[in-house]
Amino acid sequence: MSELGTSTNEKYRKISNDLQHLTIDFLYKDLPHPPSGYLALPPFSETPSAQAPTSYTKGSYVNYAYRSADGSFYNPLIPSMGQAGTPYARSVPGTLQTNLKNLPDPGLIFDMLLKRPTKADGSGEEEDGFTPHPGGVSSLFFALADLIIHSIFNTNSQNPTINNASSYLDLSVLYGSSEREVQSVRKKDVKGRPDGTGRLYEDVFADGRLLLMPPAVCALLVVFSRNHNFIAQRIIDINEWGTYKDPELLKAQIDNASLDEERQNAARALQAQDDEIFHRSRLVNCGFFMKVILGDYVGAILGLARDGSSWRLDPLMEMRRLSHEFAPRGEGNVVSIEFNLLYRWHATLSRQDKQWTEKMFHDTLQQDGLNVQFSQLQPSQFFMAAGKALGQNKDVRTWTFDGLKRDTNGRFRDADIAKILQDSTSYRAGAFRARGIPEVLRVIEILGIEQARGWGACSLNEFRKFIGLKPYKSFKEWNSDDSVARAAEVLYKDIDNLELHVGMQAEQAKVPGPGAGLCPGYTISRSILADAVCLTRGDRFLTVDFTPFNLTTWGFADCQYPTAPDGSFGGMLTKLLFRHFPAYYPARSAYAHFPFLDPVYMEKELRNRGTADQYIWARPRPPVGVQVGEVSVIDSYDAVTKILSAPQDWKADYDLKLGTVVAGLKNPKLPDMTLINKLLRDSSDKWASSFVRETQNLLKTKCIAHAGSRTDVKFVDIVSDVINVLPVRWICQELAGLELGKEYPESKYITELHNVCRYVFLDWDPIYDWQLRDSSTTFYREFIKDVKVHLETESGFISNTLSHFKKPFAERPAFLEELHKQGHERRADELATALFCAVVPTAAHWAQDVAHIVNYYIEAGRVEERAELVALVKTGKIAGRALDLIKDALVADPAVFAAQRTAQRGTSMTRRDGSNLAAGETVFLNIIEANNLNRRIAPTTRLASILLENMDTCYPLNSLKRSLL
Ligand code: HEM
Repeated sequence: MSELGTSTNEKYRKISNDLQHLTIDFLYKDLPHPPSGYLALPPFSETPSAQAPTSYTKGSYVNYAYRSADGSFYNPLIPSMGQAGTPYARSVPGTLQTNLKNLPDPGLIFDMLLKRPTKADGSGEEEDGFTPHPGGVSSLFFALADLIIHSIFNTNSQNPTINNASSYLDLSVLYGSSEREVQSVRKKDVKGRPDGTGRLYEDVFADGRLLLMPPAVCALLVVFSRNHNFIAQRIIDINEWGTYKDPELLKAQIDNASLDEERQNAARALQAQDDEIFHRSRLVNCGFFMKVILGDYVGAILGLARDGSSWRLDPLMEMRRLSHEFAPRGEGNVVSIEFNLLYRWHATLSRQDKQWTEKMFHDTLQQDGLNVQFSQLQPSQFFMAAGKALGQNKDVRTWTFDGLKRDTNGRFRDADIAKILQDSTSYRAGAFRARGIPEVLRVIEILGIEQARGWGACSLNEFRKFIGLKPYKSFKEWNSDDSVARAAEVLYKDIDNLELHVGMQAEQAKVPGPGAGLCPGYTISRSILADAVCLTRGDRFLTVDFTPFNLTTWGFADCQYPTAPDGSFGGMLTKLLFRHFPAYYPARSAYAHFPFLDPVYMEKELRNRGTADQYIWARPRPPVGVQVGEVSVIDSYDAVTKILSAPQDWKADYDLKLGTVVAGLKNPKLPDMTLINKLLRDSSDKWASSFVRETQNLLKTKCIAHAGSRTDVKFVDIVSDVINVLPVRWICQELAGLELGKEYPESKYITELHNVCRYVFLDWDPIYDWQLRDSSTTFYREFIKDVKVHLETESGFISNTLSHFKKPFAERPAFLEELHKQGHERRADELATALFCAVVPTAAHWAQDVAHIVNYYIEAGRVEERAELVALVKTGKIAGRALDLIKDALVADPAVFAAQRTAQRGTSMTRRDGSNLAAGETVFLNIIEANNLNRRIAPTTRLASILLENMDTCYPLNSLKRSLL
């Protein structure tokens, strides 16, 4: 299905889609909806706790869907379905009455069937008894699995029929499962009032159970915690509905109100704003969680990233069955005890996480005065010690893990979190297998076995029948390892007696192959997909309410999979790692692209496929000079000017980027552009008049008349339909002879020019690096293919190269004739590459500059300057005053609003904290801020112009710009 899904043939993709519909419908129907059995009665008599968020003021209610704290009202008609604090569902009635007294002792079961050896004594183990995961899965994968299971399972220790977590992937590990817990993470000001920004406190999360898990689990959760605040900030900044106010203003209104009613209204407005941004941000953040689960996690389960397939199972899609019935979505979910038992993946603990857990258990027990061997530890002793350890500190803002320290704002250091995450990617998880669980978790397994018995869970064979698998006939069929099968037989006598939990965890594991990446036992592997489908498809906030209306337009777009290949084969965690730790996860790092796979394993896989060189496999080195993770921002006018005017000391990476586009990652280099630049300069007068002619042409064809009585008024989208098109036409028609037409319209060129420009000049965000490079390289290849044909045909060589247009070429432009004449000694592809480098990267900047100038002078307050500029341009007097006016506009609103430079040697320039910038350190120059802070300086000498001039010397801001100025 995955191969069909990524085929270029539309027919195959349609077949894949139809098959996917059937599969999802099938998996969704694996479990009854609503569940047919519960461990106890759901509390229908209790009023579910969801309350509508407060409105701003009467009459201006902002209507949006939001997740309740406890998961109530996910199904509005059965509000308690899947609510935290309600009973587990039971999918399979256990009909085989085994007298509990006849069941083997849980400790003995652990020792004979589940315990990981401490030295190699069977197949697959390394010296210390550890069996590495055969599919290369990393420990970080299981950190996410840990977040998933803690989001949906929290068995109440006093009443084990009750699940204290909701049955939804609502990130309750971050936000909490009750209103009290949610309030504990939401940010308040010093007076205890809502923050007004919908933010959480820095780096907090609500579920204390995770503090007893390996540190990567908490570190990964911190990523989602930061992502919430990132989203909230964007939502308030964009202010899509125009309803948000500056929280400080709202607080001042409360403080300054003279009447009680006035104060209450202001307080309500603050609360409502905080609620709305919080809830919308949570929806977006859960959207990310869901995409990471379906993209990275299910992708790893099916081995898709390993196999280089970006096809994904999409259980959320709207679809009809063959009978035309709607396949239901968003109707709610209740997790079952069978899935609780299925997910206890304790065998997968990596070597390093095992050591960490041993130390954590040891310390926790010692704090309680206990010095017991793990093999002797009793459940009651464990509970007592763990309860005390977790109960000590109620304030989530002070929680810490792995000995990390918070700064004065409560934040952990980026370096610390990134280190834990990268360690975890490099740790190979343990294999699923019988006898794979470290002894330190013996007590947990005993609890698990007892728990399953207390729930009256069904047997392994009953569960297999339920999901449509053949029941096992013998122990040997269940696990072909003789010694395991015999031990199980001694303990259970008959295969039908084999308990579900033990049976699933000690079942023979699958081997890696197509569709098999996780490689648990077959029963787990078959059921886990049904669970993923039911959990996501049953959640209305991931399906019917997953809309731009609820998430905001930006938020909805932000949590979508990338539409172009991004090097991660459909993974989304990459985006979060790049976003929150850009200094620690550089572009192309395998640690960012495949965080769930051991890089050593994955490199070998990709070497076999010939694509390994596109990635950086070495573990990222901490960035030079950076103290807390950010790049140093320089925003003083003097410092920015100094840096820009010393390119030998402060290197830009423009050449490297463009060299990569035209010569590849391995050996990026630029061609000799002397001839091209000379020819372009020789014709600069001609270009100026061709731009004027084309502008008039476009205005004539793109303007539409006013539909009413105003016959003197016409409309035109000056940016999209005129300014952006100008460089496209110039490059295609005047210079390169590229066909413009239906199959390759101007709009497509505009996007491609924009992407090249972004990659070469503005590629600061590693999130977009891969896509921009890929798009730029593809465009370059198509560009030179066509230009080369022109140049070669000119020289009498009839090329059989097919261009992407698959149409006859446009007429050969005079420029290429001249290029061929003067450059006949050089190879056609070299000349074509030089032309690409000279005109393509800055074309979008040119258009943006012009758009900014028009935008600046279109404002009502600048009528006089506009008239002056128009008059000067008409007389052809560009130098002097006209140029100053143009620069004024670009100073106020520069297209190149920032730049990055790397110090080539140690400098006397300082960071914000007063320390010196070091050699190799990268700085971010904030042009806009530098100008703002220096209003006294005469506009024309400010940075827009300085940057433009500098770009001319560092890298040609091209003849296009000259043609305008
Ligand atoms: C070092 C790592 C881990 C430790 C220390 C740990 C510890 C625990 C503990 C203390 C319990 C509660 C036992 C009880 O009350 O019956 C538990 C339950 C559980 N564990 Fe683990 N675990 C670890 C890793 C994992 C992983 C990687 C998974 C699977 C992704 C997992 C899945 C579960 C599940 C599903 C439960 C039942 C939860 C419930 O009923 O509330 N655990 N584990």
